[in-house]
Amino acid sequence: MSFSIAQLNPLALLWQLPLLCLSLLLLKALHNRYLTGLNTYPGPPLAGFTNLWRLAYNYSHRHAAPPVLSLHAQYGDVVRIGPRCLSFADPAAIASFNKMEKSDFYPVSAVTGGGRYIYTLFSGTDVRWHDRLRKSVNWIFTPQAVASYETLVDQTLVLFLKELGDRFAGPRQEKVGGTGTAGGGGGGATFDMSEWLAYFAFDFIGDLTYNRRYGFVQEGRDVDGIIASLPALSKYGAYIGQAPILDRLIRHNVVLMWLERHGISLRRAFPGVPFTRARLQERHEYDARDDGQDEKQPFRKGIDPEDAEANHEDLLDRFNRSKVNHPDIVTDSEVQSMCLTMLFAGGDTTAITMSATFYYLLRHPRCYQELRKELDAHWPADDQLAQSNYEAAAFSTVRRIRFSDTHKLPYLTACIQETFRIHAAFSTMIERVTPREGATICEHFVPGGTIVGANSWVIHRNQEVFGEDVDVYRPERWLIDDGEKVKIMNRSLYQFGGGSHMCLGKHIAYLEIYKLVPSLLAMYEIELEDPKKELTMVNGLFMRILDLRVRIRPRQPS
Ligand code: HEM
Repeated sequence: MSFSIAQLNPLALLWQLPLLCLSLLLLKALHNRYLTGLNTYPGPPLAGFTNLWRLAYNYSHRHAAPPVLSLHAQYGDVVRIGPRCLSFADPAAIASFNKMEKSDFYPVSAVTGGGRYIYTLFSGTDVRWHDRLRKSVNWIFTPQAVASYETLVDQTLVLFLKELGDRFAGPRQEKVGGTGTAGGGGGGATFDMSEWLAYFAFDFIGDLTYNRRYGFVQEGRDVDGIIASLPALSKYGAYIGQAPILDRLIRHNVVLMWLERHGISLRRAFPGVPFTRARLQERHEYDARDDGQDEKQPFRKGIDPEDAEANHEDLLDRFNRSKVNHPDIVTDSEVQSMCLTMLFAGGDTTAITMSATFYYLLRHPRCYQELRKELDAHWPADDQLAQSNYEAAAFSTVRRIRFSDTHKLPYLTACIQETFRIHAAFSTMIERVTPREGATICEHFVPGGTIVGANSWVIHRNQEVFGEDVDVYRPERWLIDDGEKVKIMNRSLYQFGGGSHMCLGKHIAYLEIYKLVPSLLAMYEIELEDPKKELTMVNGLFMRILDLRVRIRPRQPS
């Protein structure tokens, strides 16, 4: 039988094309399900066919604890949650992940500028680039370096405590901001503490990075909508990251990116990028200015010009110093990337942890009182009560409560560890990929190219490690005499990730938390507006806390 091109009917082809595509997709789904070497692993039946299943499953459960918790309850320690994706529940698996490379989940979170990816330590997957950059900036994040940032925390903290007092606890009620409501005389106004803790965390990171706060605390609002723009970014990264191929059609769409490279932008830039670029330009101009001095002063002096401690380099100065010392790896592009990382990684995470700390303390009055007892024994409240106004009281409180003392307090530490355990801010699976030859993880062989990982919400609820009451907030579990057990619990905490990608800013987070929590408790009585209300959470990359409405009053003499 002879055949010629002329015999092809274009109309017939047109309706056959979708059929062909559908058949190919079906074949791909069947291949995914049965030919990727993961058939022996249990999991929801649809998960093996397509990554769209885990996208939809996670998204539809975004207002509750990560749904992978119930999958592990149903299917056991290792669950297949995608065609080539396994979730592990055993903390012993973590050590294996630490040696592996990141998955395609990460670049989905990269922001763009001028139609190009701006990779960060978090979103980049080039191992060599990551390792060299991380080594070049590591000195800025060591515990010793971070201890020297305490005066900066102090400055933002004084402002924060004062603003809370003036707006919500004291007689000066006309300046209510955020979602606060003015209270009656003598204080007692309610406000959203999660919102204000975010103002604090982001302002501190701004100050630390650029010697310039964003102005959130001072103005009592999200200036330029920078904070509000972040959840959309992290939601996108978390959910589209489950099926990264979609990213090429959406945010990192080649056509849109090409148009942007040619000056045509059809979408609004993430406001953090222009803000960061403005700060870099400002600093470049400042550094280039010849002010006739032998030694250039830091960009902005501290609040007190006589205070030598406060007059120090900010992170931008330090990133620029890394650029001079490691010109082969740190260029202007890496400096920009590091500044942006501080904003993405350093604000929400710490704010969420502090919100969770207060939520659980306030829901457990016994723990709240126990902590207050420990703090009062070290720093009697009377000193700050003697001050005439909130600013003076905040100044005296923050100056007395030193980081070098707070992180040694056992009950405070137990409360913070318990918060990390029960409400890890990073609430998505930390994904890695097995090497080509495959890997054995907790005695399970996993073929090469498989995404493996664990969600800290699952790891932190392992009953063998943390005890049977893993769903209960109980700081005392960290205060037992069995040192070996506590060591294992500490080793199993996964809130900062692990290995070469372990959170770079964890000492900064500790500094903020160990300063803010005791200082706030020293100055104010805090209570939940509705003590019975459950926590409002929204999951993206981070398990955000919303609408944590509290009432504060100045501490009374004990
Ligand atoms: C309680 C607060 C914080 C938590 C729970 C947290 C959690 C995490 C986690 C889980 C990762 C690893 C993600 C992965 O491997 O997939 C990470 C990475 C990172 N974090 Fe944090 N973080 C916190 C605070 C901060 C702060 C304050 C900063 C900076 C000022 C920061 C900077 C970074 C950076 C740069 C990375 C990427 C590290 C790398 O890949 O080399 N984080 N964080």
